[in-house]
Amino acid sequence: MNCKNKICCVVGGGSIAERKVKGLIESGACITVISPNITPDLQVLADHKQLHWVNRVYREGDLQGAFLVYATANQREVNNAVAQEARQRGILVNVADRLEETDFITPGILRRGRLTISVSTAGAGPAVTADITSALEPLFGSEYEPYLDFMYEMRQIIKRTVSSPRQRAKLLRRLANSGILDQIRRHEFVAWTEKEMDLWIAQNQEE
Ligand SMILES: C[C@@]1(CC(=O)O)C2=NC(=C\c3[nH]c(c(CCC(=O)O)c3CC(=O)O)Cc3[nH]c(c(CC(=O)O)c3CCC(=O)O)/C=C3\N/C(=C\2)[C@@H](CCC(=O)O)[C@]3(C)CC(=O)O)/[C@H]1CCC(=O)O
Ligand SMILES: NC(=O)c1ccc[n+]([C@@H]2O[C@H](COP(=O)([O-])OP(=O)(O)OC[C@H]3O[C@@H](n4cnc5c(N)ncnc54)[C@H](O)[C@@H]3O)[C@@H](O)[C@H]2O)c1
Repeated sequence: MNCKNKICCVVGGGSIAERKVKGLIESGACITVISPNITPDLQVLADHKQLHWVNRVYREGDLQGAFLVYATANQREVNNAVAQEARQRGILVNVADRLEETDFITPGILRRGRLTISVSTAGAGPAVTADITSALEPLFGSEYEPYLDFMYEMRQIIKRTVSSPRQRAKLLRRLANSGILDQIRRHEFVAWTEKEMDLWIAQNQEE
């Protein structure tokens, strides 16, 4: 989901709100927290203008203009009212204390530059989600960041210069199997010049 520059609201300022806000910051959202009190970490983020804190209880109408909302108050009737307003306005809502009323589930996330791996157990076991996300970390290391930057660049050139979809798919498959990732892992990869990129495309197209 692309939350970049979209208004994302969090109702409540406790430990759950803090976790959701930290996830939203990673996604580049514009965050509004509505709560009469917030955790020390959220206060630091508010001081650094990484979120906008509305220092009071939630009121109907607060969700105007929001893309999504997390209802994380510790009172059932408050989360229920937030969910109701969200439904009326067509805003996606995550209800912290009612999985069955939730539009979307917050996954465990592993990021490596352009790579995002999301893990979910559909709410069955958040602790299992956390374990699986941790287990994936060493398998998908920091090498994926330069690797995907390289793949992105090559794909742009291939899309621009190769007109046949079949040829494009063949080239991109071949590129993904050409050992670049291993070269990066062994610190042997030297960034290709544009000329080298063009040459690779020409050579691999002929065959
Ligand atoms: C992935 C992660 C992301 C995040 O929250 O940012 C996440 N929970 C995380 C950790 C975690 N949460 C809990 C424990 C204690 C162990 C346990 O209970 O299992 C641990 C483990 C720990 O702390 O290590 C307790 C808990 N969680 C929920 C409930 C309520 C309920 O089940 O109704 C209760 C019980 C409350 C109670 O009654 O005590 C609900 C949800 N938690 C979700 C996400 C969604 C489902 C994700 C999925 O599909 O698996 C959902 C539905 C909320 C949502 O959609 O937002 C993050 C790991 C980040 C990471 O480290 O990678
Ligand atoms: N989804 C999950 O991952 C998960 C995990 C554990 C617990 N929960 C549930 O999430 C909820 C929040 O948990 P928590 O640990 O963050 O609680 P908490 O007590 O730490 O925080 C609750 C926050 O809600 C605020 N609040 C209360 N009434 C409000 C109102 N009218 N308007 C705005 N804010 C209001 C409080 O001021 C406080 O900041 C609980 O219902 C809990 O059962 C969810």
